[in-house]
Amino acid sequence: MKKDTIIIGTRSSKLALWQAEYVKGRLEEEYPGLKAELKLMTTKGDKILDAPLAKIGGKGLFTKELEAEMIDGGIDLAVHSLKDMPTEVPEGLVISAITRRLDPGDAMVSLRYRTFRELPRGAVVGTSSLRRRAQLLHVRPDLQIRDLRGNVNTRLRKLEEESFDAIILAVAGLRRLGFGDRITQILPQNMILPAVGQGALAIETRESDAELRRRIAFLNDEETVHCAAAERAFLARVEGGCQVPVGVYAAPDTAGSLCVEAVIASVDGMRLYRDRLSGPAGEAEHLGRTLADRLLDMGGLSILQEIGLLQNR
Ligand SMILES: NCc1[nH]cc(CCC(=O)O)c1CC(=O)O
Repeated sequence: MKKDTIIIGTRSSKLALWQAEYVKGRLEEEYPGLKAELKLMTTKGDKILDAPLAKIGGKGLFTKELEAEMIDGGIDLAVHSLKDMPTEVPEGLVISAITRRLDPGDAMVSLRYRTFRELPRGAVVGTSSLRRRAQLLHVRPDLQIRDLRGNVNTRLRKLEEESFDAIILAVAGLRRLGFGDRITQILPQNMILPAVGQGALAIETRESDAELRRRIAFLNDEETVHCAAAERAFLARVEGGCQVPVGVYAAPDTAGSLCVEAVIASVDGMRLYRDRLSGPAGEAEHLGRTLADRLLDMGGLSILQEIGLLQNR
């Protein structure tokens, strides 16, 4: 029996709403007669706005409440930024589709300077992400990195109000919200690697909902699915979430091959281990795991252990 109304759970930030509306639009276009309704929800990550994410800790800050509601039957699917999803999905739920990723990278937005290189000594740069902090400090230890929480709109407002010299945000979020013209510079990948899954959307459903899973399969982008598999396998191995400074980016290189690049860094950027690995796309997860092991061996493991000790104090 086919249900003709699908309830989509989403957070209520402008970016989350854009993403949920996007999925709703594609579903209704694909299945005329089908209706999708949005159910707006609040997660722990939306409520705690004064503390840096890395200090709140815990996994699934932006996903847990939606997942509980889906298990209860209050929503049929949830739309998430893939990068907000922990590597382990709760029992009974599954990522049923991953959409095409267009913009994996990070951008600098500044009202005063035209490029990252142009930032003067001691410039104040806003980001709450340890991954961004560590990689930027590695190349520019003189920078003062200050916390910058809140959704994309809030962060752009704070750029002006709190006189940051520059702030760093995901390109994808800025473009989706129509702020592409605010981007001062897309930061080069050889300087900063993105978060796992950055730029892709994940659509989560109940594992048992075979009919719905079949219906949304068309949203999958095969290339992005492979890249995400490699990146998430990497993350699962280093067990980090957004609490530790790790970055990883997989992309197709030559025919049939996938190139995975990753980094593990200390929070102050002093130590940074980065490497890359290529292989068949069909072995995406193996590539991600192998690269993780290599970086852990190079010195990444001791960094993660130190951070773990600090967090448990
Ligand atoms: N951390 C919040 C978050 N989660 C997903 C995105 C951007 C969109 C995406 O990566 O798909 C953002 C904003 C940002 O990091 O600037």
